Amino acid sequence: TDGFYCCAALYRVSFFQRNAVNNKASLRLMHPTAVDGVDDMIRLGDMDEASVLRNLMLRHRHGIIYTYAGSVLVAVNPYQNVPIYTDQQVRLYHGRQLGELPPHIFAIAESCYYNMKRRFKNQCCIISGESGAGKTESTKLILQYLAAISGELSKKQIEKQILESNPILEAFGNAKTIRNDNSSRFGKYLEIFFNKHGVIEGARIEQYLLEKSRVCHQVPAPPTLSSHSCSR
Ligand SMILES: Nc1ncnc2c1ncn2[C@@H]1O[C@H](COP(=O)(O)OP(=O)(O)OP(=O)(O)O)[C@@H](O)[C@H]1O
Repeated sequence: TDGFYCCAALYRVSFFQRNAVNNKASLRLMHPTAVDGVDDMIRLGDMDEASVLRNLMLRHRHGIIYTYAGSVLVAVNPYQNVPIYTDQQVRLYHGRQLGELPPHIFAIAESCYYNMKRRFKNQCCIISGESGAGKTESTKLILQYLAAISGELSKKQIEKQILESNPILEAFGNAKTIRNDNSSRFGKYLEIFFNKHGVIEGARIEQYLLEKSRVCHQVPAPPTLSSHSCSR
């Protein structure tokens, strides 16, 4: 969140400097939607960087970490446990359309699941962000959701095995960096296979895109003897 506030502040300084020099009259009032905040940024009256950042900041201040931009979900890492991933929440979002309820990662997972079952077409979720943004956690939350709704119909409990494979993979593939205590050191392409009834039948994880900057090495003076640190 420090980075987030910093971005907003920097934008404001450059905006005022540029306008002070060029044209004072071009300053205008903020659109009311940007003042109060909206849960879908498509509805922002001013669709510019300042309004988007302000909207995310306002919501984050109220403890709301998710915001839509159309069918895209923007997540601001809360860096603390938030009580919004319970079984009750899974049941709440199950069977509901995107936008019916407040923005949530479960709504995205539900939308994929629904489209796959209804249209018999493969679905893909792209999760993107800088190191420490919360990509791995978001992936696990989508898995948690799919496992929970598939688990209701499943007899084999494969979804449980998929969830339980995570800590093992992280034990080998994650390391502490300056930006993230549990940073993934390799990209994962995770495929989940469902049968025609929407029950998980299996999964495949492929490692890809091993960036050189993510290759791990011990920094010269690690902060603690027990920690395994990486440069990025
Ligand atoms: N939804 C969330 N709720 C609570 N904490 C979260 C959430 N998302 C992320 N975090 C916190 O942020 C940390 C970093 O998140 P995560 O490991 O998912 O980042 P990442 O984007 O995968 O980073 P990297 O690219 O370095 O692997 C987590 O260990 C967790 O403490």
